[in-house]
Amino acid sequence: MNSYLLRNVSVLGAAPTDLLIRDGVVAETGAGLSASDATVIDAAGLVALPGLVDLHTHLREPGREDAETVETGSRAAALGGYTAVCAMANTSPVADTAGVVEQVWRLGREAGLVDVQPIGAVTVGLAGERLAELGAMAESAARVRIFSDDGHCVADPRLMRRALEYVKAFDGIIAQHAEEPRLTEGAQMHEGEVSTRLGLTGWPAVAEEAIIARDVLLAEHVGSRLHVCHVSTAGSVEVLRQAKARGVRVTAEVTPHHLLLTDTSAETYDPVFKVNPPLRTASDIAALRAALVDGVIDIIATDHAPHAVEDKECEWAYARPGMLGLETALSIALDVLGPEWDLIAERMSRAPARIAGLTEHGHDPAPGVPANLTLVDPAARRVIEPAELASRSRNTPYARMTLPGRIVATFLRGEATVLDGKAVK
Ligand SMILES: NC(=O)N[C@@H](CC(=O)O)C(=O)O
Repeated sequence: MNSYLLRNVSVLGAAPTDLLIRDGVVAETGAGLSASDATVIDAAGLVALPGLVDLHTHLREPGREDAETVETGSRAAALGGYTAVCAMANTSPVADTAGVVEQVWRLGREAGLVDVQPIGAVTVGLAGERLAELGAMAESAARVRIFSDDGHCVADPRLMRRALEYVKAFDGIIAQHAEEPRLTEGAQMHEGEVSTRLGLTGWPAVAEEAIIARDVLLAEHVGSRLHVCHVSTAGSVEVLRQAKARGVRVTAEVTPHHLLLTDTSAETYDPVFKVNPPLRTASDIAALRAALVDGVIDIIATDHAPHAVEDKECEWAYARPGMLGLETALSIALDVLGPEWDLIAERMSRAPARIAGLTEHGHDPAPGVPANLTLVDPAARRVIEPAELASRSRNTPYARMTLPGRIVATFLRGEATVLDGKAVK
């Protein structure tokens, strides 16, 4: 195994120190360390964070390897500072059996760039009719703990209740894509003043809020763990705030794009801005940012949703929803939150690792912890060039924007996956 000596690194913004990575762990920290066998990295001005953990990544394999593979998505993740990602189940075939989740898990191990933790489908084929083999997926080599039909809502309340009851036995989580389907039929963007002006069918905020309200009551009734995917409205924040105050076991995520972009992006008719749930309004963004700071929203998750060119560069109504996220998430967090390193570490690493039960991840770099960490240059600014992204797809909404921060290096169990801002393999 390789050893690395980081010279003058700032751990979460603290005074510079040296940090030695050896045998897969952080071996030592302190001033003036020496290690003749180690590769020395001048980390002056760089900040070390626990490796980021993404609870919501679409890797597209099996089935749409033209849009992303486990390997290309893993590389994009490592370049974004991630050491673990949870892979959503809406692949083809759907990850609704032990066989498919084990395949994804094995592909992640082979790529060896981040830990890939598969999420299992809640219902067979994401069809919302029958529960998938949740127990078999939990007992498989992939040890699935989070189940989600993401891309689709588990709309049937009886099925949702049974899913929550089922996973309680092994402290599993149901991660809900909150979208009341009858309220979003034909929807193209956020329902509001802009959709009216553009003549596009609206996706009302209440379609999300109504499902979250129902699900927190179901989770409370059953005593199970609920996670709410990509929260996008101020009203959802209020429902979550009340549920958490009552002690409901609910956690919630917000995406980088819902913290930054508004429905006015649709005025360009550029489908790169089409996403589910849709981009909302400036007042929603303000509520989401405040909830991220006060903890009503637990984590930032990317909802990295790669799509092939033909699925995005077409008429708005025919384009698939979704945008890339892994390679830009930390920059957006820095832009939105500022250099609040402890908050960033909590929302992008420790809390998602805790929720997903990824015990090797989410530890602040300190002697004895697994060396899953990332090095950020907070002073760097970079222009996002879609062609330069490691993802196999190009659908970033930040094309040609200048964003703060750059990932200089990422380490997975002590081995570099990224060095000098480039993927090692
Ligand atoms: N978030 C998205 O806009 N797209 C997701 C699934 C989904 O949530 O619709 C995808 O898989 O592409």
